[in-house]
Amino acid sequence: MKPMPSGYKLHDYIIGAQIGKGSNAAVYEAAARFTPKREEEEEEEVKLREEEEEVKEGAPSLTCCSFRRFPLAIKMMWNFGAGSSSEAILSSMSQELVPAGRLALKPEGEEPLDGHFGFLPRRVSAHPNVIRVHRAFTAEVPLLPGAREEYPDVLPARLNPGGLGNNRTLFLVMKSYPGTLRQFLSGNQPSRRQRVLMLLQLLEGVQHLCSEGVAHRDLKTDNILLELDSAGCPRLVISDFGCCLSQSDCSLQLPFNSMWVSRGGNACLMAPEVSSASPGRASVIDYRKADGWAVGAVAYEIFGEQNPFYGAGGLQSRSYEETQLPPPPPTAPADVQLVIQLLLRRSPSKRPSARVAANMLHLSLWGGRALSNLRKLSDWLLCQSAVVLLGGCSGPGGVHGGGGASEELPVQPGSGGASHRGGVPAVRPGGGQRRLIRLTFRPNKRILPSR
Ligand SMILES: Nc1ncnc2c1ncn2[C@@H]1O[C@H](COP(=O)(O)OP(=O)(O)OP(=O)(O)O)[C@@H](O)[C@H]1O
Repeated sequence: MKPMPSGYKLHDYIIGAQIGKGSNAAVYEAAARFTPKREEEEEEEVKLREEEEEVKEGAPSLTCCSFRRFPLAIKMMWNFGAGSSSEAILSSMSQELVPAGRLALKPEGEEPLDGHFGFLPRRVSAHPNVIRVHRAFTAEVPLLPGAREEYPDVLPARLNPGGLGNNRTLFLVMKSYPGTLRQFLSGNQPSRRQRVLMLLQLLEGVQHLCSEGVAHRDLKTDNILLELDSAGCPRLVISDFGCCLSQSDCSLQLPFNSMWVSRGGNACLMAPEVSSASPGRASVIDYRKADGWAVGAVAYEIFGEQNPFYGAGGLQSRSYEETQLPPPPPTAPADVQLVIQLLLRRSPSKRPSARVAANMLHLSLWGGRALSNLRKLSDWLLCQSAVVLLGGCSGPGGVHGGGGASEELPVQPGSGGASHRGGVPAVRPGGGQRRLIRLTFRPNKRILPSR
């Protein structure tokens, strides 16, 4: 019999060291207490101890032991004003649940456990470049490592008499990633191709959100998590949905009728149509291309340059002229430079959507030779279309065989990441974790799926 999903209580987890902190939450490494025992556990333990020794001697690598021992991350929100009832917490923090999976909240109809929510916010489906929240629940704020030293003011009076926090808060359980994009870029020199792939994955993530009526509104290198795949290629996920806009009508048009309406997070990376909007009775902010603009700015960082919108002398998104932009990063291929310039167009009508920008990068990466010949190009496009069509025709999981992203907790190290589901895979076909049916390409003949 299939075991009942679990992990809806704080007690279900072993919590380790703090791995991150923002202005709204602290994030800790975690492991599920209900992790099934594995036969090779002994061997694994020995290996982990060896790796720990290595880590003590140098900086931890992006695949180091901690991520195996603690495959999960728990984000504990700081709760100041929301009150302590689950409903109140949810209504003030519901955006954090936008990337929550189907089983993230306690299933309806069962006896309510600690932190059951009656109301579910609109959520996005799984995508390889978007974080997945596997469990979400409310619980009493515990005293976690470093709490009194690092965030005493947000603790409840029960734990710190001078603290201003509420007694209960929201906890989100995710897969643990070895680091953020910012950390990765500061300590590594990825190849040119890897940089293009990172940009492409970001655009794929943004396109997915946009197609499901969500604007992230706080894209920055701290909110992009990263791991390396088995071939050493970076895989990115967009995380931290605390500032996102998620509308039931998917229009991404926000009535901006008061200065109290939030425009989103990081002001430096707000698209011009957002930062320059003035509140008024008929004022509406269109977010459909806003995240794409932020990706254009972050692209400078991905290619090793200073973000033109950061720092004392940085450009202001509300007022810059396109001619003031620094030249696109010289290390980027010419067609990628063009994509970056187009993404930073002031006018959304002249800016490509994330879909179009991503397609331009796909063509640049994998259609290079085909582009020199129109006939070859149409064959290549046909081949790509067939991949997508087969993906759509063969039921859940499509050509990847085996359903969409797992909604189970990734209790085993390395498991539980989002998988491809529909659309064009974010990384090169065949480069992902799942096996794809390869298409044998025969120019001007037929396209035969083969194993
Ligand atoms: N799943 C995860 N795996 C590993 N580290 C994580 C994970 N989620 C978050 N972190 C780390 O914790 C930090 C803070 O997380 P997050 O950005 O979600 O918090 P926040 O308080 O909402 O941030 P902000 O200040 O942007 O509002 C991240 O920058 C990252 O370093």
